[in-house]
Amino acid sequence: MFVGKFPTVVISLPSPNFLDLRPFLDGERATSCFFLLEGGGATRRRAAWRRRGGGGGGSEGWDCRPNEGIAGREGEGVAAEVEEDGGCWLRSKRMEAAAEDEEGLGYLNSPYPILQITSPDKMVLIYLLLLPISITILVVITVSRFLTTSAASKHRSPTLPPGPKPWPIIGNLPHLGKQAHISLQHFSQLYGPLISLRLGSQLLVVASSPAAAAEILRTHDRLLSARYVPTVVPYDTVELDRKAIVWASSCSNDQWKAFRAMFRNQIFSAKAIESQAAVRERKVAQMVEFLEGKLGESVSIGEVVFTAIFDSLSNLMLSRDCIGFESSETANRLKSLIWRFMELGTSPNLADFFPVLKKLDPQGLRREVFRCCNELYSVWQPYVKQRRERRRRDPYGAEDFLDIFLENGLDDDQIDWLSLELFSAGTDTNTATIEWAMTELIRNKGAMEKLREELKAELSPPLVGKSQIEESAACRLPYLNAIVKETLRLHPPGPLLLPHRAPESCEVMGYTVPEGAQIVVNVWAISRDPMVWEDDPTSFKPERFIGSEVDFRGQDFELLPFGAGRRMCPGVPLATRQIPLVLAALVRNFDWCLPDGEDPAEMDMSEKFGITLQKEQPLLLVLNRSSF
Ligand code: HEM
Repeated sequence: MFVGKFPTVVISLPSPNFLDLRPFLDGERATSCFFLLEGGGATRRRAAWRRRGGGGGGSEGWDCRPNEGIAGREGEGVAAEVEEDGGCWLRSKRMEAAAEDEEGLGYLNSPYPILQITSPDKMVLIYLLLLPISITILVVITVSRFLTTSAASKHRSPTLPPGPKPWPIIGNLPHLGKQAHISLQHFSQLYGPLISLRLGSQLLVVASSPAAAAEILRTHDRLLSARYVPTVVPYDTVELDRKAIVWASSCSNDQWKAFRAMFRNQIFSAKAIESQAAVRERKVAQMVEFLEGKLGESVSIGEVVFTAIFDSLSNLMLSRDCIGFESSETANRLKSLIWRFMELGTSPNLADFFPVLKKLDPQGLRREVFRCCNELYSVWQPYVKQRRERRRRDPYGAEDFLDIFLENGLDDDQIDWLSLELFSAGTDTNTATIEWAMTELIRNKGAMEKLREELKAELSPPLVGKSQIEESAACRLPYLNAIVKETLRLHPPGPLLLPHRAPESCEVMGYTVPEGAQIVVNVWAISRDPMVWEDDPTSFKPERFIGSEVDFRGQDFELLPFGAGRRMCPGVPLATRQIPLVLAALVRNFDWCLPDGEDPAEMDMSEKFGITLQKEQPLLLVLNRSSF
């Protein structure tokens, strides 16, 4: 719908009448918005807000023009106020006496059921996104209109989980914003623990409470653990079901089951994990040695840790380093390829929202991923070839993952893709967790001190250039483990897990989840829900896990950084060894502080939403020799 020259989003106002505008206003381009209140006859523009401080200086926030506040019928005095963070209270004078909040304002139950919000700048964003393929869109629009008519009529079905009203054609795409996990949290606060949105012609179902997560990942696990495969993955499902574990489209295929068994029994069995410890300890010792040469300098924690984690994995897989701490042209090329690969995997792709565009690959993302894959395969293909020949001449037991792959009869194609999946699943996740943990420790001096005390009391003193920390000792330390849990609670690397799919229609919490729907669990929202975590859920408090039974191994649905059920992360045994080891080495061997006397309380904690939730501003820290 258009009002004047601006397109309008129409939102049904639920009760209670606190409407969070952040999903609509958080785009940097949104500079103003208008409200219209419909009721008692005519629709009238009533309120305007402008972003403060846009362009130069000034504090960010939203200014309400009071005289234009929403007023219903003359004399009724319905008003609205937008808070700094985009929350909006509707106030009805009629109701003021009935409900008072802490600030003395009562805002419940506006008599007007429909609120319309316009955000013209958001539309500019959408048009910009659509511009490069506008011609294609025009051609396909008729087709997609036809296709979405049926999706839209399905959406109106009363049995679908509730959710914000979709726009024609593009559905709820503009509602997601850059931080989908946060927008979805707001919608779940408005519509309930199981919601649905339409992204183009695709239906997305989101679970946002422990009960809803348990329904998806436990009660309906057999059916709903099928994988929704994004278009950017450059193989069709038949091929993926032959060579993928992460992106295998279904759990009922024998190859996926064989891969899971190989992980459980050979790659990450308790015995295998124990026998791999020396490889990881050696890599961490090299990291400490590298950092010794940087005393007094500022280093990017994420970059150093990424190298340590990647090369630990490449040693476990191929018995060799792939990157190395000292930069070289090959290492830099490899790093940038991996980062590009991850970036492409998370770029919004129109072909996901309008599958009719799949073959066209309008943004060229799938083609670029394919090129990236081939370049990455070429890094390990020579080693695979050599190893095959060596094993043919002289069969021997398994010394690394590659030997296990070959023992299990995997062909070159399977090894290529599986290795790529392992590198991408196991590197970014562990790295992001350690970077967030260090960020929280810098901000929370008390927690850092407690950890240092624990390390001092429980581990032998450090030697220069030697990590000297035993993995088995580090992963038994209670406070260090509480820090890891608390970090994964507040900053789960997979905020929405990986997307699941309904291979057939099924009923969840009394609603219909139709065949083909994409299903995600908003573990980020669950981890911060005050109904679930009563003690100050957004604060970093590792103590909440001391003496607590709550764990992240898929039994406690309030803490699900690794998921649960059939698709639960098989890398848990590795992650729960490696993260404490690296953290212990960083904290015990060095004193850390922010560069240029920056105040930790002022640190930018923004997140960058993607398959893994990264810190938007990389953590830079200055290191000094440890004072203990
Ligand atoms: C902090 C570290 C990690 C976190 C938070 C994490 C989290 C996750 C999540 C949320 C999923 C998807 C679950 C679902 O679909 O419901 C997943 C899947 C997976 N992860 Fe991890 N992961 C981590 C480390 C690792 C490591 C170290 C590896 C191996 C090297 C690994 C290998 C995998 C694989 C292969 C899958 C796909 C499983 C399947 O689809 O059957 N992960 N992980």
